[in-house]
Amino acid sequence: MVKLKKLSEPTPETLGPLVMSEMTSERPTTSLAAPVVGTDRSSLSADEMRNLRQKVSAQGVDFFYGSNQALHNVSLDMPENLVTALIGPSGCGKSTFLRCLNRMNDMIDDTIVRGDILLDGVDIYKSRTDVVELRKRVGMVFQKSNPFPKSIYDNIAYGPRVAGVKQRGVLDEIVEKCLEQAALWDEVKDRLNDSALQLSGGQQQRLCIARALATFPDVLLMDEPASALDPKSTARIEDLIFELKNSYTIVIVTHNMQQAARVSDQTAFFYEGSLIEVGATTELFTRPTQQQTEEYITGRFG
Ligand SMILES: Nc1ncnc2c1ncn2[C@@H]1O[C@H](COP(=O)(O)OP(=O)(O)OP(=O)(O)O)[C@@H](O)[C@H]1O
Repeated sequence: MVKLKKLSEPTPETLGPLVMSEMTSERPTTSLAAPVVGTDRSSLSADEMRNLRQKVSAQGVDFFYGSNQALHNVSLDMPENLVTALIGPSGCGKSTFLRCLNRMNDMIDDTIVRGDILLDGVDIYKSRTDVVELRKRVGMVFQKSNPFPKSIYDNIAYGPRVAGVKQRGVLDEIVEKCLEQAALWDEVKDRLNDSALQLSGGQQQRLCIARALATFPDVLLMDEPASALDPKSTARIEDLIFELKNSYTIVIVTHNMQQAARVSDQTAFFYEGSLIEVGATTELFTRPTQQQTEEYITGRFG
């Protein structure tokens, strides 16, 4: 069983004055057991992060829905085995950018992407890219959990089966490992043949994370994975992200700045389709360099 770390309550000192303003405001918080910002590695400075291996690197990315340009010249490196949070007001292009990272936007008609997105140094928009393979390596978890109307077991086994795994023993092992990694095994191990739709919302979301893990991705993209969940389930997902980054590179879109502060190592602030500022999460939330970032994280707009 994957052991979840016991995390201590944040203090104004650990979260910094800007996040503190949110902590003390009327806005609801979403987590019961809020982890302190960062881990050993997330105390890295932006300079130190730049020296890490960059798992994904976006370089000069423009994106158009028809004639509407949703991303303007976005360049962002996402270091391996760290969590990058994308924040910014509604409509600023966070989800569009996230979906560029595994070419999910290809499914939308009349779109154009320009620039380079490198995964392990290879441009994923090169014509020879196998998009199905790419999406196995760069898995995605959506805002609303979307389990298949199948058993818990079959949800997890689906990807491996499509990839040709047939032996029951191997599938059993994958199902157990992925459910353990998603911190769900103990809750479902005696009911693997029950429908996934019988699980609670929070359990369904962890099932979807487990399903994404079953294709052995390197990168996990999460689009507001906890926004539809109650505070307790949100806390579990946040704990899980904290654990998963030991093995995966994670990019998460969130509207919740406390959540970004709790789970991420690096934060990127988007505004009107442009990347305004990126930095180590602790630095960006305490010492933003751009006025728009400061205004956003102090709640003056958005
Ligand atoms: N499928 C689509 N077709 C056309 N335009 C789209 C589509 N999806 C997003 N857009 C537009 O692209 C821009 C960026 O949207 P996007 O969803 O990426 O922003 P966001 O920051 O993720 O917003 P939110 O926080 O509200 O989810 C918006 O102007 C939006 O209307």
